[in-house]
Amino acid sequence: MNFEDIIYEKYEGRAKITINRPQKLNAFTNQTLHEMIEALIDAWTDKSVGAVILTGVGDRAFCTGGDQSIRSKDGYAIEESGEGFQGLSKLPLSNNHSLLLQTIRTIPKPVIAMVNGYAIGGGHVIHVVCDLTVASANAIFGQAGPRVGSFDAGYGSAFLARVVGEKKAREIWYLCEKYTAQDALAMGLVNRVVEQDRLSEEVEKICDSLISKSPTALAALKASFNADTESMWGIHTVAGLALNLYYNTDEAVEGRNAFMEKRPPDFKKFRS
Ligand SMILES: CC(C)(COP(=O)(O)OP(=O)(O)OC[C@H]1O[C@@H](n2cnc3c(N)ncnc32)[C@H](O)[C@@H]1OP(=O)(O)O)[C@@H](O)C(=O)NCCC(=O)NCCSC(=O)CCC(=O)c1ccccc1C(=O)O
Repeated sequence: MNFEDIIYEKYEGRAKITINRPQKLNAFTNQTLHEMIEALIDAWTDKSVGAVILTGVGDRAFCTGGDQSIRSKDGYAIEESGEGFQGLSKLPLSNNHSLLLQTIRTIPKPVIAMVNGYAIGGGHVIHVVCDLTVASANAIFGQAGPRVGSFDAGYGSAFLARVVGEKKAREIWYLCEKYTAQDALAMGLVNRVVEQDRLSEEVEKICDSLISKSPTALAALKASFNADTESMWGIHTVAGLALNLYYNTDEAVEGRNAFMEKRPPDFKKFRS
C-alpha cells in the first residue's frame, strides 16, 4: 500500500508511524486510519521489528481526532477521504478507529505513543490504548466529544477509567478541559515527560531497552495486561454502532457545526 497520510519508517528494530496531516493538526480521516492499521500489520509481521512508535508530524500535534471538516450527517464523508480509497477506507470512520485501537492492543509488540503536542478526542484515545506514552513538556491532553457532538463510549471511556480512575475519567469526558503534560504525569496518563528537544532521544532510549528484552516475554505480558480489559472490545463495538447513529442526529451536527463555525454549541433544545 502506498501511504499518503502517514510516514512509515523501519530502522534498528523499530517501526515508526507518523501521522502527516499538519494542516489539520494531524486529525485523521478513514484513509489515515486505514494506513495506520496497514503499517501496524506490517510491523507485526516483520521479524526485524521489536517495538513500534506512533507520533504526529511537527511540534503542534500528536493527533486531534476525527477530521471535523469532512464530518457529515452520516458520520464522516467517505467520498471526501481521497480518491481511489478502497478496502478498510470504505468503512465508517468509527469502525476504522475501533480497528486501529484493537490492532494497537493486539500486536504482540510494545507500541509507544510519542506525544509531541495536542492529543485530543479520538487522537487522545489512540495514545490511551498504547502500551507506553512519552510526552513532551508542551503536550496537551483532553477529550472533546460532548463539545463537538461525538463520544467514544468504549475503550475511550472505560479503559481511560482503568488508567486514571473513575472520577478523573468522568471529569475528562464531561468537562472537555485541556490538561498539561505535568497534569497527565500526575494522573498516571503518561509514563514520562521530557523537554520537547529531548523527546525523540528519550523514546529511542526506551526502544533500545525494549528491543534488548525477550520478545516472547514482552508479548506474553502484553497479552496478560490486555486480558483483564478484553471484554471492553464488546462494549466498544456497541458504542461504535451507537456513535454512527448519533452522528445522524441534529444534536451531533450542532456540535460539529459549532466547531467549524468557531462558536459555542447550543445543545439546550436536546435536553431530555
Ligand atoms: C486541537 C485544538 C484544541 C487546538 O486549538 P488551537 O490551538 O486553538 O488551534 P485551532 O485554531 O483550533 O486549530 C488549528 C487549525 O486546525 C484545525 N483543526 C484542529 N483540530 C481539527 C480536527 N479535529 N478536525 C479538523 N480540523 C481541525 C482547526 O479548525 C484550525 O483550522 P483553521 O483553518 O486554521 O481555522 C482545537 O483545534 C480542537 O479542539 N480541535 C477539535 C478536536 C476535535 O473536535 N476532535 C474530535 C473529537 S471527537 C471525540 O472527542 C470523541 C470521538 C472519538 O474519539 C472518535 C471515535 C471514533 C471515531 C472518531 C472519533 C473522533 O475523534 O471524532
